[in-house]
Amino acid sequence: MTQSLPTLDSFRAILRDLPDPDAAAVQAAMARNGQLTKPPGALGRLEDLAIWMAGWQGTDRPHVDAPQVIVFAGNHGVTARGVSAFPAAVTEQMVLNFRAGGAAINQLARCFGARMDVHALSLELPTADFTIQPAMTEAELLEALQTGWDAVDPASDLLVTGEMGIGNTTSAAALAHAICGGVPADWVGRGTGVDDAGLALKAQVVAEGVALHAQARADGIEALRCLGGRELAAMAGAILRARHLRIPVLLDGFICTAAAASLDAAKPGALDHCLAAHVSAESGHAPLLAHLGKAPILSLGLRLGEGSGAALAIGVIKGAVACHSGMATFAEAGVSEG
Ligand SMILES: O=C(O)c1ccc[n+]([C@@H]2O[C@H](COP(=O)([O-])O)[C@@H](O)[C@H]2O)c1
Ligand SMILES: Cc1cc2nc[nH]c2cc1C
Repeated sequence: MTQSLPTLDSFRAILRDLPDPDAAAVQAAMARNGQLTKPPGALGRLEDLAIWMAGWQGTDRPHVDAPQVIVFAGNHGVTARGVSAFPAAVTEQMVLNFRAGGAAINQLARCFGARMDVHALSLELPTADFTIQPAMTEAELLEALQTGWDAVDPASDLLVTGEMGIGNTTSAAALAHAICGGVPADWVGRGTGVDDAGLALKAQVVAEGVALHAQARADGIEALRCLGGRELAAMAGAILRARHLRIPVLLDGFICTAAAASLDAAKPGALDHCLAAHVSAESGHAPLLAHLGKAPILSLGLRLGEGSGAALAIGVIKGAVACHSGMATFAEAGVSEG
């Protein structure tokens, strides 16, 4: 049975009391890593990734047998300002495509053996335009956080949170600006492909929204409510649930990372169980990852969302744990150590 989040305070209380990785498992995995049949360090970052997985899974033989991809979809009132190259109707159309198996994420999840779930969050009820009022009420935020919380399969051993939401790069840029500072131009990008005028409009919209909700800058959860969206809140709920269950998480692109950053802002260290799967071509993503102190695993110029970059990185993590958990030691293989 999943825990219910009756109030935002209960969500904040969970955020204050987070489990840490298993230090003994990290030590054991480091010792094992030093005995495997390879020159020390020859598997590069794969070695660090496997040891990191060992800590969160509490074993010196980490595994990826049951990865889960969850795609959350939401609609955004701020699309009325003309901030996307595509109409808002595409959010629901893509949800149908996800359910029919026709999107990129369907192919990638299948490629890497992941279960995939799709949650559409009140698509008929877009969030409010955040340049006029908070995007969500407290009740709406809570409902979206709970959807994300409940969506995580406790039996999964690696989680990808992805999203679909026309207009959500503007919402994510506003959230990133509120949390990290700088100027709007640092955080807005071309999203689905807006031109220069569209980019300038996005910066203006972000400036208006962050000025209107200036009080939210001091509180990541309030920033998520005022500037985020339902799919961003659901990703935050899922990421926190994964931490509660000590399931490692692969963060996807700019929108996913902005949602995650709201947890980090509310509780530094809240994303210790998360890896940056890739750096998106959306221009705000690299500085946002730098703010979080996370080095991306992949850099492929993706700017799709849906969890696509993170799904690809499942393959890298699978490779890392396969080597770590399956290789012979020097003693077992009778190979001379240097
Ligand atoms: O993941 C990313 O970094 C990313 C970068 C640009 C666009 N997207 C996707 O494109 C949509 C948002 O773009 P836009 O232009 O409507 O704000 C949304 O469905 C995202 O999944 C995603
Ligand atoms: C077609 C399309 C697919 C997407 N997938 C994620 N965001 C998207 C935005 C568009 C426009």
